[in-house]
Amino acid sequence: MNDVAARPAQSWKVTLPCTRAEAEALDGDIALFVAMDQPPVLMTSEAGADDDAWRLDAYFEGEPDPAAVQLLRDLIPSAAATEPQIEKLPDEDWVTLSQQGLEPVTAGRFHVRNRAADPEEAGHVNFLIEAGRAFGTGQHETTAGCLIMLDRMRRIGMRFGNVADIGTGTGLLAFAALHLWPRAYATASDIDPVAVAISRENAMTNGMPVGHGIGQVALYTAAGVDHPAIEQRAPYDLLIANILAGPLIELAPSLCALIEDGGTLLLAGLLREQADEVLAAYRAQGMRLAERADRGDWPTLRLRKRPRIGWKRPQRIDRSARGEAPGFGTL
Ligand SMILES: C[S@@+](CC[C@H](N)C(=O)[O-])C[C@H]1O[C@@H](n2cnc3c(N)ncnc32)[C@H](O)[C@@H]1O
Repeated sequence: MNDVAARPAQSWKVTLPCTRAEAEALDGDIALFVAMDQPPVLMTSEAGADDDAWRLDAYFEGEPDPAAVQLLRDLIPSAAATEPQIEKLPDEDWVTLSQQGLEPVTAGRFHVRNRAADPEEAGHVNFLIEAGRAFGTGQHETTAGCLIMLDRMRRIGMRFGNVADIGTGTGLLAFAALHLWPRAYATASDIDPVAVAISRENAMTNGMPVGHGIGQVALYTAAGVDHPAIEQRAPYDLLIANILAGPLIELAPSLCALIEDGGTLLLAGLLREQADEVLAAYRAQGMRLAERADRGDWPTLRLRKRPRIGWKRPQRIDRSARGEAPGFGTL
């Protein structure tokens, strides 16, 4: 997936041609690099008119280890015979890159700017998400699609008290949900520890309290929902997951298990042609499609968990009033 706003701070770049399918699969492969001392930041982008003309740029801090370059090559079978292009980047490139092409985005009631120098937009909820090494600065259709859907859900009167954002990237969607439902608990997680660190910084920049209580966002590093605190904080009445079709299908049983009966699931990161397959995986878990909105090639899906017969909407428990709020594990 292409995140035009990412600004890696690394000084070496390894470039390989790839296909669109390989580019999309790469997002889920980031875990392969997490064990490295200095994992690269992977960015993919379209490189031509042909649907299969894509490009992978991997940014390394310091000269890349040959084993890491080989790992990249193994991930891109279509470029098996191509020598990767390896170049050292002057630091000033990043300064330039960080200051160009990052136009503020308005999505629903939200206005997201990536440079502090840009003005806020009156009448909107303003966020400052500086371009960094995490996905989710607002420009991508999936992020904007989720922001618009969240806004719509609030406008039609939906209410939530316990929200999870799995694959949070910069944290933006969790922050937006807390703005819309300020009395909610919010849990945000990402498989990438760098993204979690960046979402913590973004929370501070945007005045979003980090913590375990009402109106606060608790941040965790986790693959999917594989973290004891994420399970303890369930069931969620709203779960958001903007990841990619492959991981979304794989995660369907574990994500749906943490959604309360009658609860809502917002999915993005899938392409139009992947929607049927993703929906089938979630229908098999008792979810039904309530709304779909496409932005370009990228659908946003709102699903609802079928309530059991005789189900009644639960009374919300105010855990903080019971003195339990800080008990959800470490931040
Ligand atoms: C497309 S970005 C979405 C970021 C942000 N939520 C947004 O809407 O802009 C997908 C995020 O999911 C994370 N991710 C990928 N696979 C994951 C997994 N299995 N579990 C948790 N996070 C994952 C990536 O690190 C990335 O930050």
